[in-house]
Amino acid sequence: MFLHGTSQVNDQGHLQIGGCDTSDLAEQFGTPLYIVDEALVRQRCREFVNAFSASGLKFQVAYASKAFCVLAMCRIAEEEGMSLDVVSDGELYTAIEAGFPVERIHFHGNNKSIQEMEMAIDAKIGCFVVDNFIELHMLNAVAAEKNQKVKILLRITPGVEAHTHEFISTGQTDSKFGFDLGNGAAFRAIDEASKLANLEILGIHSHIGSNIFEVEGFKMAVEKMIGFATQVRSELNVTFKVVNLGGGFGIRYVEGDTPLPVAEYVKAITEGIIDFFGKHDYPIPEIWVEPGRSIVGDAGTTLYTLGTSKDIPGVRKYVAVDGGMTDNPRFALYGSRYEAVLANRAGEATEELVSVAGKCCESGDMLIKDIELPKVNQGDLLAISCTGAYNYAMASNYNRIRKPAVVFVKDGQADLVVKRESFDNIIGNDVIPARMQKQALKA
Ligand SMILES: Cc1ncc(COP(=O)(O)O)c(C=O)c1O
Ligand SMILES: N[C@@H](CCCC[NH3+])C(=O)O
Repeated sequence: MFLHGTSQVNDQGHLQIGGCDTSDLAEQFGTPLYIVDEALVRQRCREFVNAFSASGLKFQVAYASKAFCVLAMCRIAEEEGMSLDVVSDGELYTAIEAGFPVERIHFHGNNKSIQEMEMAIDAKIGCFVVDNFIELHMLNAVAAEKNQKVKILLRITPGVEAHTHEFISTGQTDSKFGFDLGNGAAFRAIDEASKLANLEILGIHSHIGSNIFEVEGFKMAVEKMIGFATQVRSELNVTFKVVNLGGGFGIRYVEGDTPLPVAEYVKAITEGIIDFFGKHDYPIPEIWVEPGRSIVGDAGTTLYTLGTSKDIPGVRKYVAVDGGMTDNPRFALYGSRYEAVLANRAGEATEELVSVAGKCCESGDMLIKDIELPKVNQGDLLAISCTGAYNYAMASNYNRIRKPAVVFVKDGQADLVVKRESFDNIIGNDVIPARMQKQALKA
């Protein structure tokens, strides 16, 4: 397994992350366990902030909290000078409870409710990213009722096809998100928004997809956004102060993945902007981005205990872990690939080809198809790397499995940031109607 960040194999042949022996972590916190390499998260934040600082442009790097949204992560984002992208009242609530500076919160989503709008306006967040015409008018009405002027970006669908999995591609015309550039909806949206008294247009937003390994898509999006900005200025007399290019920067999950260094993604974006706006009489807007996966993805490792196995001669050997699609649904959803190592025998040579299954009642509940490991034993620890983004965030309670705990590790210290769910959490919201209560037996 590729060793990300502070991961290394220690003298006992155990995988160690953030100076903590994973065997000790398993003993202390149990498995499955999400382990987050805090130093690597902070390093990724800094790579973005430093790359933008070097460009000389005004910028905001908004951590896309959907990737992994818990109180402690919001604290790190704040400490590292990031802004925050939230998509629901739950993410907004988490950010507020973490004490995240509200003026740096951006509210996304293609179906925000009135209650969510009210909550965000009352909290005085920085801006909304408006997704469609219904929302545009709803937001104006809610803001008017509260006698507020609300800052907005308009999400534009630029018609750029990102090279990534179909389910996480969002820049193409056939998308549920945003105002389409090609059919004139984006132009009409700016026109309408500019006439709404309780909205202030800051600028435009685009997000072409997720886990992208090249810069061409971003460059094309920049080009389209700039072309649109100039058209809007000349025809509608609206000048954008902000251009937000979303997230989507890829990471290395498995050998063969070829993400670019953060600085190269940023350079592709900022160079295009500087080049164009420098040549035209247009005040250079602030550039915002929204990385999620590239901030937390490779900093996460999930630690499991191996249980049963099933060898089907000539077909496949299944080894089952004490978690599965409930803590990581990405194989089931996208066929995502992962690397893994036996954490308690990380120095040993590989000996057998196995497939890692979860414990859910579902054939598709797999984590890895075909991986070489040492001869596995029941009770061994399996560490799957690169599970920091969209794992805990998309975890479920299917089969009433409790969600694992999350620990942050750094400099030999492990801090619990999310407790393992309890049985009380599992039945906590259940109600037995009075008519179903057990009757006392009649004498
Ligand atoms: C609008 C928006 N911004 C940011 C992100 C974060 O993307 P990623 O985690 O790929 O950086 C997403 C998710 O793809 C998104 O939809
Ligand atoms: N959940 C997806 C990414 C979605 C990005 C959000 N727009 C994944 O795990 O890859």
